[in-house]
Amino acid sequence: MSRSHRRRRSRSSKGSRSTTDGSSFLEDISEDGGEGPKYEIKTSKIMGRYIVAKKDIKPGEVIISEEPLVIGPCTDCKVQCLGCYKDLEKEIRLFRCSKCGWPMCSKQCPGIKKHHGHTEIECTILQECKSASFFNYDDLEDLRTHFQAIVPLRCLILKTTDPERYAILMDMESHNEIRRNIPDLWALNQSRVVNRIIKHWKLTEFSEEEIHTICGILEVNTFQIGQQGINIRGLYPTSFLLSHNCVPNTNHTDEEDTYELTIRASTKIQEGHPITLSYAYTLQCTSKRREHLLENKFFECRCERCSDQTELGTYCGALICPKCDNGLVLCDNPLDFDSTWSCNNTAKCCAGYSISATSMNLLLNRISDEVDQIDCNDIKSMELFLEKYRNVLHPNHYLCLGIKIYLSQVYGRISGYIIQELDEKPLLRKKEICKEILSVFDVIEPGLTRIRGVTLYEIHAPVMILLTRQMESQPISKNLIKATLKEVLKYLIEAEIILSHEPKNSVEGIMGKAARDAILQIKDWEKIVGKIR
Ligand SMILES: C[S@@+](CC[C@H](N)C(=O)[O-])C[C@H]1O[C@@H](n2cnc3c(N)ncnc32)[C@H](O)[C@@H]1O
Repeated sequence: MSRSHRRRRSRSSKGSRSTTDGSSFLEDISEDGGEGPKYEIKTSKIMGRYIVAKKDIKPGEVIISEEPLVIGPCTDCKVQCLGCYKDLEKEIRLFRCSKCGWPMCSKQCPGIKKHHGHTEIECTILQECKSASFFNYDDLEDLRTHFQAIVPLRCLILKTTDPERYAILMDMESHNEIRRNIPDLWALNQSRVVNRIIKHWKLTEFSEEEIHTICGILEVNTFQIGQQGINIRGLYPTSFLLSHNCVPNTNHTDEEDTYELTIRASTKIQEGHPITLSYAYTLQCTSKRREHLLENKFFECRCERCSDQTELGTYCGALICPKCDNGLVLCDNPLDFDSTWSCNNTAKCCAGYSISATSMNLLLNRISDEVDQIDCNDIKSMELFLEKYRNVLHPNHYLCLGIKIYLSQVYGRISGYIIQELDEKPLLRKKEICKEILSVFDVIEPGLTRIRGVTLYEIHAPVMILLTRQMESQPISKNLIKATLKEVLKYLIEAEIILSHEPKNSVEGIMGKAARDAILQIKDWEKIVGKIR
């Protein structure tokens, strides 16, 4: 299953677009012309520093490409190699670094003594403080918590090894004043990071305040990165300045070996406009995104999408009114976490129908638990879910949307549903679902975004198969063939452009290559039907 719908970062394939035969179908996207930054830094009372476009930026243009200041295990990390970050929890025998004793993948780990891996100085510090003596290999949960202090330690190491980078890092927002007043959060950092570094490892040259500040900086500013099953976090010297928007105008990828982060425009960004990304999962409803932002990034989002009851006409959070035929239950004031939800039907039959924020949350959590129980390879269960909630959730409701994204990808791909073996009905269903979700992405994930690229690739297959079946069963006009091929080509070209920026070996990168091959095959059809474009 592709993870494309998740907010994640992937490796850039900058410059990977081929110019070999057949690529005449592919339009060019200009990249950094080397004229210096395309952005400038501004400051606002509400957002602090943020960046705006210095001139008009085209979709697909690279805005920032940079190496990390520091990378390493996430706060919810598993036991992983300190050099290459491979998950080690399924290893039967753990290899350990001969010097510091921390788990590693092997003696040959490519990350040993590497800048973004297990450096010599880190190894010496971890050895000298006998940090491995605190491991309890019988308690996996406890073992994981040791890894949570690694990135803070790496930040602290920079203080002596690279004061310039340390200064950049310490200049980032930590939201200490807010975080200090969240007792559970502060206490967790105190026990898992501060006490570990100062009390257990006895690295007393660092103050508690300094370490708490670093914890905050990491919470507020890190990017979740990693390829091929690796899940880590990284701090970047400029990209952290991008402000949040629930309809972002950029997307980003990260390089597999260097962890270089590339920020690209997904839509046109006009001169003077903020360059934004989403710190939350865009395919969730307003209340869930805002809750996430408040709890994890410590601000209340008031963007255009959050302020609009209808979520820009997508109705991603709307329920179907249980009391009337054509009403939708919408949040009365989406910027108020405690707001009631009411039917938008002004007809008398529904006047006064409303439910509280608490009831709405309980309902969403209950249905969400149900979604979590569904196997994302089980087409029948997913279709049953959509049928069960047809009269409860708007078809674009984020819980339906999640299911539809899975369906758009598994129809045609899993045993019993292989694309060539599908009847007309499931083929049409795959096409219909792709169209439905694309119309939502047009609004909330617009432009050259990964999920659009994947879905455009997915939709081409049923359209193409339906066409060839039709041609085999009955005579069909050249014009109809041409029109259908043109439609398929349109999907594939956009999919290829988007997915060519993805890591070559990722699911999306491989899909991008398949889109390119399919474009070339369609070119062959021109011999039969004449020029398509
Ligand atoms: C990654 S930092 C961005 C850089 C930060 N503004 C600075 O000056 O260092 C994230 C923080 O910026 C602020 N921020 C970003 N986008 C925002 C938005 N749309 N509304 C309000 N605050 C925002 C919040 O304080 C958030 O915790």
